[in-house]
Amino acid sequence: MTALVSLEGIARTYRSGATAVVAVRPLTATVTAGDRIAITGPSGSGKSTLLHLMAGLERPSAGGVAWPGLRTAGRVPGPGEVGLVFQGPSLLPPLTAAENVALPLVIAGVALAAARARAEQAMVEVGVADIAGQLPEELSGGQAQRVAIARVVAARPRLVLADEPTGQLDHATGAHVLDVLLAAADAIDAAVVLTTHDPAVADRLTSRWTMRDGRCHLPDRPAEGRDGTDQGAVVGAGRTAASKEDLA
Ligand SMILES: Nc1ncnc2c1ncn2[C@@H]1O[C@H](COP(=O)(O)OP(=O)(O)OP(=O)(O)O)[C@@H](O)[C@H]1O
Repeated sequence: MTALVSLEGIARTYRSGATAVVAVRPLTATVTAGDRIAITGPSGSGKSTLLHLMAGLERPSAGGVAWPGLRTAGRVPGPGEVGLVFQGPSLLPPLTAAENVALPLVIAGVALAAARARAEQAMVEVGVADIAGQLPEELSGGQAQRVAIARVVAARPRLVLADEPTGQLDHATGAHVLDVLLAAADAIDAAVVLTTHDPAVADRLTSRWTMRDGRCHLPDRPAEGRDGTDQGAVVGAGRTAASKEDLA
């Protein structure tokens, strides 16, 4: 199966003068269609950096990242190919929820009327149509995250990357937002990779990558995929799925 993201020996070191922080140590791995991956690990272990490398938001200091299964294959993917959900507020304050959902489509060249229609449909699908006219400051944290998910859904990406999407929400609200995110990904047939500290969140995904001091341990993949095709082994790491203790 074609990889949506292919990481070939990628590493990321931040340098400031004589100081170097190794955020991600060399990693070779793939994300393929249908994947539901939780990247877990302690604070500072490199989760966000790895997600940013997958999104093309950061360049690796070594190795290469490619998106062979996406239309943009060699280039950094846009919102129609990779959807991003962040931990904190990501909606533009002067725009209504619906305008926030439509904006990336307009920027991508979709005509205004069509962008509005797609935004409206996405908000219905995600269950936030009733707050379409509200400003971000009028929304709860959970509502704002659901609008951010609608913004992703409207673009219909093949891959959703979410950085601690429930990190600022209470447990019940976070669980609901995760339900919405996973259902939305199912509906648009997108793979999901998210970072989380929360074992309950990680348990909801089918695969767990565990980070410690920049090193990412991958679970062993079965040779046969869900649809019977050979997904190939993931090269470059570790051991089978981590235990909850690894999340401490
Ligand atoms: N822009 C940057 N400049 C310098 N150092 C950075 C930068 N971004 C991250 N780091 C460092 O890289 C390491 C990994 O950071 P990263 O944010 O990826 O970890 P994390 O596991 O996502 O942490 P958290 O769970 O707290 O968000 C940390 O030591 C961090 O201080």
